[in-house]
Amino acid sequence: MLSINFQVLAGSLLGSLWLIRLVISRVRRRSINHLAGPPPGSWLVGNTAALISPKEIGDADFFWIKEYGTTLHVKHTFGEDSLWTADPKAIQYIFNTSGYNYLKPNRIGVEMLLGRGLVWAEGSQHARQRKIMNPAFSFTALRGFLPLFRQTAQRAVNKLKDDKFAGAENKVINIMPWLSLITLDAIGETAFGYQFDAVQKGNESKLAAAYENLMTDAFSNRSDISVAIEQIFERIPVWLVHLILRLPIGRFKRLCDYLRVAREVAQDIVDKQTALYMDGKEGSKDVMSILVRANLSQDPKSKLSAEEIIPQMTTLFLAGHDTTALTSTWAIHQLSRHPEFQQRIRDEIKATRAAARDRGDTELTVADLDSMKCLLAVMKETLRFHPIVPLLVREAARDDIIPLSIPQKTKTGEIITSVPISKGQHIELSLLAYNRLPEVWGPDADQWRPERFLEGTLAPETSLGVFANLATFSSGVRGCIGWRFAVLEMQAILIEMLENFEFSPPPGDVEIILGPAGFMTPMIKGAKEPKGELPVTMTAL
Ligand code: HEM
Repeated sequence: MLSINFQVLAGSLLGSLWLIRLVISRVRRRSINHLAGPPPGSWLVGNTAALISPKEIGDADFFWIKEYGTTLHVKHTFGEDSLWTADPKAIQYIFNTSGYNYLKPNRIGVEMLLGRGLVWAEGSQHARQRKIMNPAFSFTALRGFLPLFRQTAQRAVNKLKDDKFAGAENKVINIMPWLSLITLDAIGETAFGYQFDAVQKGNESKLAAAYENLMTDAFSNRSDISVAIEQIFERIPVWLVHLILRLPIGRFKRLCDYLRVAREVAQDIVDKQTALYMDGKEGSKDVMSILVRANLSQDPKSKLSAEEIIPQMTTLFLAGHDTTALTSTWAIHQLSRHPEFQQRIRDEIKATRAAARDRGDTELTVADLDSMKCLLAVMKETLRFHPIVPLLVREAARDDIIPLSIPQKTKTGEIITSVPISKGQHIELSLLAYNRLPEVWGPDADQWRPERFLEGTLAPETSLGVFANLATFSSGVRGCIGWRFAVLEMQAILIEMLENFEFSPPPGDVEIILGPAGFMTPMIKGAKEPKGELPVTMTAL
């Protein structure tokens, strides 16, 4: 009884302290109320639900840009003011110029999904982890992965032909799970030296089975209460959150069960790799082996601890697997609706293969892949149009003034070119809206048109992003460490797919929407159950 009373007392005290802190911080804050923005929505979730769980990703972003501008005042949960922006200079300032001055406020969500790895770490801890991980993502390291990407994609092509076509000329196939199996095998071997054998055996492995439909189960159809609860987690002590997460509640349980399996598999891989290393057989070129070796040569003070290694693996598994599969799925979706680009890429592959043969090479090199301008333009345009992480959130670690490249009209009609903010200001950066800005990409920014990357007319004033000035991989100290890995893998996959199949839309009136399932996921409009899928008609060539 005493302990229950103590818990109630402690809970009320913590709640009151949190409320007092919230009120004080809001009273002190520089106001952003002068900025235009949508009506505030409910006190509980404000405009957050429109961004986190819309019917279709982009519903809110595209409407807000048209109605109010590129830098707005929106409402976060519990009436909190939030700065929403798609402005190039603002994004560049926050990601590139400001180092670690803009922190990630949603770390509990990241921890639930990925563990305390690189995506989760902050400040000096992040810088240390990133420094150790960088060599594993160097160009030299990645070049060695190309044959593996190619072989994995080839295995999938052969399996598709054997199992699905069985003599038929064409078939309607949901290509999304196939691309996911390819990237699962690829991340297994390249990142961990581990064979999931997913293309051959499907989702039989423990990890693949635990991951199946995770994102849809955990992130589709979220209620306002679920969105609000996640925000409460950010404001209460971490030990309490961990206690709550152990409760067998649907979404939490799904995430916790998955992460438990991912940790077990990661530990198993580390044990096997360590045993190999102890036997003097540590020549493996996978990311984790490179990381372990890099770690061994570090000053003991800056090394990754044993507890830090496992979360890097659970992070790489998730960050490096479905991200690439989904982007490749979107590329095939767009190509199925643009047959002229399929043909141009096939011609390009043929010419590049002929040139490689002439010089005596049997396979294409990384330089060959990069010389294929049409393929690259299709990939860039797909990454622009379908940033699978459409929104990133940050919190200012100090008072600051955020510069804007697109001047904004305030509610009183004043034109401003910067926004003063206070420490603690919540900020939402719409990568999706930036990627569709006519000011950056031209008047037809809302259309999928790869020519824009071939015409040589794009000259954005503000340089942003690690690849083609896109916001898709984020940028700066927290930019995607795996962007080159992803680009190379997608090049290899798309080449194999396009050489072997022609893609066209499925029969009937199937409309694909930008589905909200954690990542931007293709879904069929009007489907009874929201699930990621991309049916396409495939003709064997
Ligand atoms: C098309 C594919 C991909 C996209 C669109 C993508 C996108 C992103 C984005 C937007 C971030 C920033 C996240 C944040 O700030 O919270 C990020 C970070 C990260 N990505 Fe990727 N990613 C892709 C592929 C990959 C691959 C293939 C790997 C690894 C093999 C990877 C590993 C990571 C890691 C470890 C981070 C954290 C970096 C840090 O905080 O230092 N990603 N990615």
